[in-house]
Amino acid sequence: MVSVAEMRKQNVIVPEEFAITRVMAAPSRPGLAVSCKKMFSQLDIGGGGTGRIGAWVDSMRASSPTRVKAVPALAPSLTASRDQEYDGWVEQHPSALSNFGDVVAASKEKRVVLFLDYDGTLSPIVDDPDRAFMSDSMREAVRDAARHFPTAIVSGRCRDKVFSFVQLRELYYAGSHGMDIRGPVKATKHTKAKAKAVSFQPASEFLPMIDEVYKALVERTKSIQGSKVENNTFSLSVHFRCVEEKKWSSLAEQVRSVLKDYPKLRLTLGRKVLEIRPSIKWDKGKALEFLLESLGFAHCSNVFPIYIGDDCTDEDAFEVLRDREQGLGILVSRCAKETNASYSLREPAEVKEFLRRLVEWKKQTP
Ligand SMILES: O=P(O)(O)OC[C@H]1O[C@H](O[C@H]2O[C@H](CO)[C@@H](O)[C@H](O)[C@H]2O)[C@H](O)[C@@H](O)[C@@H]1O
Repeated sequence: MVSVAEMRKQNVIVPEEFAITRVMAAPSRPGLAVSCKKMFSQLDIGGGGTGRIGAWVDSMRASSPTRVKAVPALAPSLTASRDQEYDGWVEQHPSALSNFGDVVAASKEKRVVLFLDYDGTLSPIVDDPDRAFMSDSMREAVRDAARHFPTAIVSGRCRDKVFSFVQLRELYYAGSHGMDIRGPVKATKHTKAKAKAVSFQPASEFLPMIDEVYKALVERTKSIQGSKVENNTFSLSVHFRCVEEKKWSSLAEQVRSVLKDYPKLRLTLGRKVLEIRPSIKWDKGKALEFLLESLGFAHCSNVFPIYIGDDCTDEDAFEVLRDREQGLGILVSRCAKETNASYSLREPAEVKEFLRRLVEWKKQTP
């Protein structure tokens, strides 16, 4: 098999996820893919020096290899090996579409509740985070789903921003990785009258700190072309998707120089993004539990939560479902990944199809 380093040398496009697979395979589980385990996705802020920055850049590279120009002659072997690996992985994490009958059989006579991540799940990943729009057809699919099932969007984004993309008032929203939760503005027959009153912000004391760090990061990174700091209210994202790889260590150094003075913040890696958030015990998994409780399903055995997401931060929610032995997690991925999810879908288009089928099934099974 041609190595990623070899492909880079030869100017082959290294599909983002395939390249991660190769880099992460050794320290993770031999033969298996991208890992979202904390040892890889969480970066150590303490101390300093070139060693630490080198480790950060290694992690950034491992989770986000740079694409380079394609040499078609090499692409077939790359595709074949990736397909082989994916096929093996799908046996462990079956497609929720191909196995739709199993999914609905598992939920029989239970109340389905939907939890949907945004970026990479409802909208495709794009270079500019401000232009990650959701298609009208996806919006329609989510709207239809919400007519039949209580539905929540759970995102790393600021709640207002993700709402501006989704534009559906009948949903629950959990922004800033679950640290900013609000019930639907528009009631549906599936949301209780008191849903409007649902509101929870477990990290509000961190607001001034996050704002201060946002300003410092904008100032310190402004000379690094392509970088972008996004203020997600209770968390921050430092994007490096459009930063040249040779500048990643400068970016990492600037971020570290700001964060070293803020021991109450933690830093994790997402899809070509450094995510900064308060070190509190709250994540998308806790948000899922909070929302289930708000919906009146805290100790119910007849509820069937379905969580669909694509990123490391969604693993916390998959883990909660796995530990509760309730419902199911669906990972959106085109490649093999180490995950707590039990099912998979390849891309947002399949998520849309899954939601449509769920609605059709519900209409036929009152
Ligand atoms: O929890 P999510 O809804 O998946 O949000 C996670 C982060 O998503 C966004 O960044 C990612 O998508 C961008 C648009 O496609 C892409 O340019 C970027 O490289 C990705 O990391 C968002 O901008 C972040 O703030 C979220 O934390």
